[in-house]
Amino acid sequence: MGKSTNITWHDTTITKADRHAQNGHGSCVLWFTGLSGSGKSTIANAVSNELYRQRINEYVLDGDNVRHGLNKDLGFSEYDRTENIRRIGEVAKLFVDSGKVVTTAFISPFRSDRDQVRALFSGEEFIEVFVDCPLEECERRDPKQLYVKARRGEIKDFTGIDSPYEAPESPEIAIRSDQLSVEEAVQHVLGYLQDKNII
Ligand SMILES: Nc1ncnc2c1ncn2[C@@H]1O[C@H](COP(=O)(O)OS(=O)(=O)O)[C@@H](OP(=O)(O)O)[C@H]1O
Ligand SMILES: Nc1ncnc2c1ncn2[C@@H]1O[C@H](COP(=O)(O)OP(=O)(O)O)[C@@H](O)[C@H]1O
Repeated sequence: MGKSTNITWHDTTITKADRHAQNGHGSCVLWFTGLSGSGKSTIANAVSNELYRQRINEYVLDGDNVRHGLNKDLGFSEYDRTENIRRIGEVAKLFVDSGKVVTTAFISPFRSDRDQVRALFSGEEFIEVFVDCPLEECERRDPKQLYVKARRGEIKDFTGIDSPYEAPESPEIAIRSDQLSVEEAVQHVLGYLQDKNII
């Protein structure tokens, strides 16, 4: 239950369907999830670049960036991660309502949090993209040198080290980022959107 009372939902004159008709494509959220260093940001950005090139309305919501603003009051406790994902889910819903193909790149380690976000959307609007990469490979890449710090005990509650990651059980898309190139991953995601007639 929310805290606000005496509030009324206002339907807008221009609907999501109107925006789809004007854009000439549908809208959805591509919800990338995976360990730090698995390639969520890299692939989400590459997908967005290709969508932009094809003149499709797109937007990227990235974990590090959102934590600089909207969610700067949140850390990495279980409670804070759940609230982080809840807020991003609501923001993504607004973007989908605005007619965009939105890509999100958050670890989103808990299955129940991702399922709560899924429940905000209808039909095929929520597309879970599991960026599947073994922990050893993420640690080898360590693009931000965070695993090194986590192993030294300088970062607590680090996903995959001393905080859990619950892999998706039936994601719409799974990408082995240690086996596919970024370009191959992009083609895989774009192919899915085309098959579903979203773009
Ligand atoms: N303790 C801990 N665990 C995991 N990640 C950490 C932590 N501390 C900082 N970082 C950096 O924050 C990025 C993850 O933020 P997210 O908002 O995606 O995390 S979560 O979905 O709320 O779990 C993550 O970004 P990515 O590496 O892009 O995944 C890290 O750069
Ligand atoms: N096939 C691949 N897909 C995605 N990233 C890859 C791949 N191969 C190597 N990388 C590298 O792995 C790193 C992934 O980092 P990043 O995209 O920030 O991951 P995340 O957002 O999941 O933390 C980048 O340095 C990227 O260049």
